[in-house]
Amino acid sequence: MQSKSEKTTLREHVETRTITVNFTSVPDERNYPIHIGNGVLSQSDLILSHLPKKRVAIVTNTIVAPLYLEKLSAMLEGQGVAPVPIILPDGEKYKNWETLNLIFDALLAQRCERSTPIVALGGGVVGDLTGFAAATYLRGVPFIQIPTTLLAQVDSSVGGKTGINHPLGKNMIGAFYQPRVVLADTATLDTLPERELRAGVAEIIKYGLIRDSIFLEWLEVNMAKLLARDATVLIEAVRRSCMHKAEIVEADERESGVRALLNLGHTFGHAIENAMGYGKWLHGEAVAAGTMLAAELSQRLHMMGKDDVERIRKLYLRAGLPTVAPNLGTKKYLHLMGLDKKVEGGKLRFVLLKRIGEAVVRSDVPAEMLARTLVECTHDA
Ligand SMILES: NC(=O)c1ccc[n+]([C@@H]2O[C@H](COP(=O)([O-])OP(=O)(O)OC[C@H]3O[C@@H](n4cnc5c(N)ncnc54)[C@H](O)[C@@H]3O)[C@@H](O)[C@H]2O)c1
Ligand SMILES: O=C(O)C(=O)C[C@@H](O)[C@H](O)[C@H](O)COP(=O)(O)O
Ligand SMILES: [Zn+2]
Repeated sequence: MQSKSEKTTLREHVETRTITVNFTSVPDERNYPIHIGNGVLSQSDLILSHLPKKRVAIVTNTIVAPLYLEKLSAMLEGQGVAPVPIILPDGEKYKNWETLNLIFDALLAQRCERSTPIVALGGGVVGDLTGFAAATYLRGVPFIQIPTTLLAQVDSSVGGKTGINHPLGKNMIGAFYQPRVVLADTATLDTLPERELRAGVAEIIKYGLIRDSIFLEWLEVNMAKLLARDATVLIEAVRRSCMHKAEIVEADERESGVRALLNLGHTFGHAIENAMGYGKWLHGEAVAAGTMLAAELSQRLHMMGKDDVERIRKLYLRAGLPTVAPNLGTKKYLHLMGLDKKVEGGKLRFVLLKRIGEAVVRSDVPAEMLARTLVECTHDA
């Protein structure tokens, strides 16, 4: 399936899929390309056309730096661009104010200017932190995403949600700030730990569940190849995910409507991540277990049949993802979910499934049904 404004090109022998996020129908600096392919990181023109200046800050972390920083820096230096590396500690527990300040400290110490672009080289944590730094440093500097995890390639690098966690809740402080370009080199996934790959699959499954039942069937057929990192299957999974994300973000950049569907499983998932301690459950794992709770609720509300709930569970199990959320206690779940950004007038709003391939937002889940589901469909933490 190739729709939207999408191109396949052969550049320096690398087959590249390019999807464009179009906020306007005329060429505009807010519209941006997502280049996907095995080896796109070596395509200097893809990044240099967005780097008119002579210096670029590269934010990465202690795990990704030894893997890809030198390669990126050498490529830039070869084209006369001086890299300014900023290396952060690794992990979800560092997605906070203190780490954000490390970025500002380095940008200021290095005299980075308003025109100095900032590149995020890493997973979703580096991307979210760097995007927020780019949105706020000198009131906004150009920002480039080079996602190196599956989750970041299929989700977090696209759409401009940036931010940090607060001890009381996930992603509580942030900004909508779009990148100028996204470069998703699927070759970087070769070094990704197995558990992180599986966590990324959770966000891919999400697109199938909320808007593309054919994609879900495709995932059922191709799951083994995806987990085996088959190059063609990986590229197709990233391409199709980015196509969905781009379409949704174009329609509703600031989440006043349809974008909320991308939050399937997240109301529960964010509560799990927070309660268990940031980083103990990976984001994708919490989303998978949270989506099972959303599916159970959908079934109890007679929106979806039991067979579909089990079909979803089976796919997560095949992906090696958790399907049962921890029992935090109903009180704690309700307290943590009360901080969800979808809450309106103090009322919880859940993304639920009408069927596989169609999601809706519901604010009328009866309190007793929610409480019962949180007890019956969780296990001891
Ligand atoms: N902004 C958004 O729209 C959005 C969407 C989804 C998730 N998120 C956020 O993204 C974060 C999760 O992102 P993630 O799953 O990428 O986690 P992550 O950024 O923590 O990366 C996972 C691990 O893989 C390492 N790593 C990264 N690239 C690697 C590579 N190529 N080889 C080996 N190791 C590598 C990282 O250093 C880290 O240890 C969460 O904070 C979540 O809230 C944001
Ligand atoms: O892009 C979006 O919109 C999403 O909701 C994507 C989610 O996968 C992602 O985890 C996002 O960061 C959650 O946002 P939040 O607003 O619920 O914090
Ligand atoms: Zn997510």
